[in-house]
Amino acid sequence: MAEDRISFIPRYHETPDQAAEYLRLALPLLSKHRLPVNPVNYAIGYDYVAGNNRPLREAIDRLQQTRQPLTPELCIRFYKEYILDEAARRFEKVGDSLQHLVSDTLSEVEKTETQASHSATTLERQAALLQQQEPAQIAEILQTVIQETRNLAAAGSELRSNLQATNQEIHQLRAELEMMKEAAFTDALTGLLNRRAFDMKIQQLLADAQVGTSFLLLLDLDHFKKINDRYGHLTGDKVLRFTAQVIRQHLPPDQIAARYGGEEMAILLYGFDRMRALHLAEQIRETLAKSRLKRRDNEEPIGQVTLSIGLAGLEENDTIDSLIERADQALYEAKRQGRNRVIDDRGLLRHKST
Ligand SMILES: Nc1nc2c(ncn2[C@@H]2O[C@H](COP(=O)(O)OP(=O)(O)OP(=O)(O)O)[C@@H](O)[C@H]2O)c(=O)[nH]1
Repeated sequence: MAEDRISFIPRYHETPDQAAEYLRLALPLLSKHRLPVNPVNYAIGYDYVAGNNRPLREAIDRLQQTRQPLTPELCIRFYKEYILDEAARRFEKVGDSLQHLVSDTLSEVEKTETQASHSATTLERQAALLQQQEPAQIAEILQTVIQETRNLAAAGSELRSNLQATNQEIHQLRAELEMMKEAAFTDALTGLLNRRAFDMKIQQLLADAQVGTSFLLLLDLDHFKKINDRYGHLTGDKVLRFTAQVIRQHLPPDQIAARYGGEEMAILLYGFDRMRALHLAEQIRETLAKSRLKRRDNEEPIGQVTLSIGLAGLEENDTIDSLIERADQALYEAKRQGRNRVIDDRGLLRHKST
């Protein structure tokens, strides 16, 4: 599988009609430059005609002005620079905003400190005067003292309301950061963790090495190519989403499921014993095999959809590669023995029952 290099998913908010209009406009642009309509080139054409990606639009306009062709290589470069990296820049902007907020808050606090020290000096001076004055002038001095105290109170309440506003902004920025973090680690199609997150989690699994109680399951849809070929890619996507839902439905809290590759998913289990891990795999396999899915477009039933599952238990001295290798071998064995079954790395077999 190609390395998962997308840190953030580009966001589109167009209505279906708008998107259809951009499609109509983007295709002539691609054909003018003799570009094949693949996802990367289409994303470039789409963003160009939608007009809301200014740097990309300017880069393409510059090319057109100098009559240079928009080549597939340039499209890949622009895609990375103006679409993918733009998402990463959004992330940086959030960091910058936070920094501004903190420095604005600090200068508010400094302003109030200056006001407080000015007030303290004034009050001290008035206190000294009080000792020397006649009773008649005392009222006047007290007025000054009262005014200064009011100034101080006003500065305090201004600081408080500014800090409240800052606090709200920080909350909002934190929520945005959380959303971005989630998007960076989530597979957009299935909602499971993506490969990047899986790679981190499996490293943790090994670091916390719980031999005998940690397991890796690799789950691969059977004959998925046929489903795509017969019912179309969108129905294939629906099957992937449904499979992820079945996995989530059976997965106890705190256990990890990820989309490992195209039609392959992975589960990491902590604190399990082998029989329980096998039982879980079997439940997932059986639920999917018993489900009756329908086509996405006309609700016509699809034939039985099944999964093969390979399970490996963490062993002493395992590396990530050796653990994956054993789960992969078990998966291969499940496919070899006829699919729709669970095989583990000790050869325990749960036979297909549906
Ligand atoms: N719809 C859809 N299909 C995908 C996606 N990712 C990978 N695929 C398809 O998954 C299929 C995998 O096919 P193969 O690796 O030949 O395996 P298979 O047909 O499932 O056969 P076995 O694994 O041997 O049972 C290919 O047709 C891919 O195009 C995706 O995100 N959506």
